[in-house]
Amino acid sequence: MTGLEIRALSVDLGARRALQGIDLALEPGRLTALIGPNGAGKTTLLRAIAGLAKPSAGEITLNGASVARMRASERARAIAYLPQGGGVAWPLPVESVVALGRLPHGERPDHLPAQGRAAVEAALLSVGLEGFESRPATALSGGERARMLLARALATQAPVLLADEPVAALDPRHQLIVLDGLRAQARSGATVVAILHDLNLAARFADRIVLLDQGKLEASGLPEAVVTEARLASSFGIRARVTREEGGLLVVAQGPLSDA
Ligand SMILES: Nc1ncnc2c1ncn2[C@@H]1O[C@H](COP(=O)(O)OP(=O)(O)OP(=O)(O)O)[C@@H](O)[C@H]1O
Repeated sequence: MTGLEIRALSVDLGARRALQGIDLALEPGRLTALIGPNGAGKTTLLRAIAGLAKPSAGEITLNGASVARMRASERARAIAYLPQGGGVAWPLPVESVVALGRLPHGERPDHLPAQGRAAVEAALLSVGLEGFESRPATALSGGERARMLLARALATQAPVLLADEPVAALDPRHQLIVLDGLRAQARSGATVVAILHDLNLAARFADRIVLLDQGKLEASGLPEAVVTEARLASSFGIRARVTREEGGLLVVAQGPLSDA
């Protein structure tokens, strides 16, 4: 089996079971959107795939090899992970921060070989940060910083890219640019998983949608099969209209359900 396979995965965080019995196959070439209400376990699932949260049960494999048993250096080349709301503490130039994404390949950010430089340039371009190369990373707006950190993850050119809310801080134009970039990364053969709270963007850009609810896999499949009015009511506790429009589904949230 190529791609990521998650079998009977459970994760405990302290006394809390954050994920329970997740079975999921994530195929290369696809952008998968991970959706679900706050606290559903989305970040925990990405962290478990990245090897940062230890499974209490079950297994995650990449192309048949256990992620837990990979050497850290091997895992860093195979799986790029963009955490939620990351920051930078030093006024490094944007280009140098993005070049840190080449470290898993043993490439020093200040002495990148041609391949590394090309990866950094492509990453900056795909998040719309060309022209920002020499700006200090600490002198960016929140959305620019979020795009820089995504570029760092993209620069690794890992076969798996995990992004935790990559468009949450972005204006509409840059949301579209970044999601186009993630989809392009998938089209080039990567397995891309992004946590998205905007259901319209998820339904429009993702090839597959995975819905988590209270640590369990509630649904997984094509956007129109997963994003339904019934599921928006049962999992998100909202009354919503879902209609099919040119270019994808249109989700209009109408109000919270009082008994959810
Ligand atoms: N360090 C921790 N110790 C104990 N429980 C935790 C810890 N971190 C998260 N949790 C709990 O685990 C559950 C899953 O959290 P997780 O961050 O994976 O949710 P999420 O779906 O990503 O949520 P959000 O949409 O709010 O980012 C939540 O109930 C959360 O309160």
